[in-house]
Amino acid sequence: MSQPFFDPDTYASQLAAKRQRLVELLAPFAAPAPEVFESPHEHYRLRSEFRLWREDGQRHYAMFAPGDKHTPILIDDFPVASRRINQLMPRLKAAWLASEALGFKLFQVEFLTTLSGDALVTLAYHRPLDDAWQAAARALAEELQASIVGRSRGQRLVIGRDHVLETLQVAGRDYRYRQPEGAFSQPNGEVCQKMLGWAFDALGQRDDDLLELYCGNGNFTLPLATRVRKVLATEISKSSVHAALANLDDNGIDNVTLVRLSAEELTQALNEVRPFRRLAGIDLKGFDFGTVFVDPPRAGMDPDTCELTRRFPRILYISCNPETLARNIAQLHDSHRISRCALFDQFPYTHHMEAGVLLERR
Ligand SMILES: C[S@@+](CC[C@H](N)C(=O)[O-])C[C@H]1O[C@@H](n2cnc3c(N)ncnc32)[C@H](O)[C@@H]1O
Repeated sequence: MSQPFFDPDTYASQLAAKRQRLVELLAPFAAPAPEVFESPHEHYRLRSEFRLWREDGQRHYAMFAPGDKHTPILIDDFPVASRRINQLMPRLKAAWLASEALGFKLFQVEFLTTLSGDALVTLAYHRPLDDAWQAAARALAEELQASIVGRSRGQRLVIGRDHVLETLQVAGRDYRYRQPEGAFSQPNGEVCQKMLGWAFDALGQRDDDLLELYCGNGNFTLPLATRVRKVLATEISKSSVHAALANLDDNGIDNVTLVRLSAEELTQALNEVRPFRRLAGIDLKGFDFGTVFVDPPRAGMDPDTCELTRRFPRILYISCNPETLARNIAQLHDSHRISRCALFDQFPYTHHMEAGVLLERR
């Protein structure tokens, strides 16, 4: 079955093309040559989402090419996804084919797995979930050794945990993470580990403080906190903030103040435009920020947040969209120069790329 997403023979050339594209995008800013971090060539995606598509009287896993919602690509196995996802796929399909309670009006399936072998399956339905579903889902969770989340309009039932457990190693230390269902987590675990190592190294050992925006579940926060005196970390998503607080606690990291604030709100708070109840009891003036670390969504930093980062001597920036990265660097270029730059092949065989830059005040 043809899958447009995957061709290991092209791995080296697709990576070389991305490197070239990044070099060209950053050339106006006199960037140094990028450090390049490869992905495993297959089984690198820790999460996958499939629609179900009926054909020959059966429902199959299906995906769609971007921009075409009408021509499904039916999937039997999915070599870009983790081995655990590939093991779960046929067993889950057998279960929904065999069980009316599980299969009735099921229209979407998501898998979330970890390098450490944990798994969570989200089943989405066009009908309310009842006791029969719960009993069948409990048996299935036991059989698959995975958590199951059932979703329907206004309903979310959790069998097992509502998150997966991951362990990532940075500079010889293991960090344990919970990654909640439905919230952001890095899709390529091996490359994520390389990004953490690069950011840890680029930050260096500091005797001042770190400001972090877009901290998610604390993915970078945990290792970076061990490099500085203290951290102020912010994030917009409630479930990510809850996970990050638990992750800090689980790893015994106690020098981080975490606040649920959007980047825009934090900018207003630091510029003293307006007070925030969520910042009550936090002495913003007590921080001596030497570095700001940002890992924004694809849209990059808005102009005001970007302007805020300018006031710090060092800006460590991880980006999943080189176009918005270049736009933000263009704004900062007169005050900061790029001293390090990296390409992380988080999304092999796609045009997406992840990059890192360290900007230092001129
Ligand atoms: C690319 S993810 C990075 C998360 C984290 N650094 C990691 O490695 O998992 C971007 C994060 O920004 C958060 N986010 C999106 N828009 C935001 C905003 N306007 N202000 C603050 N955080 C935002 C998302 O919830 C998400 O957790």
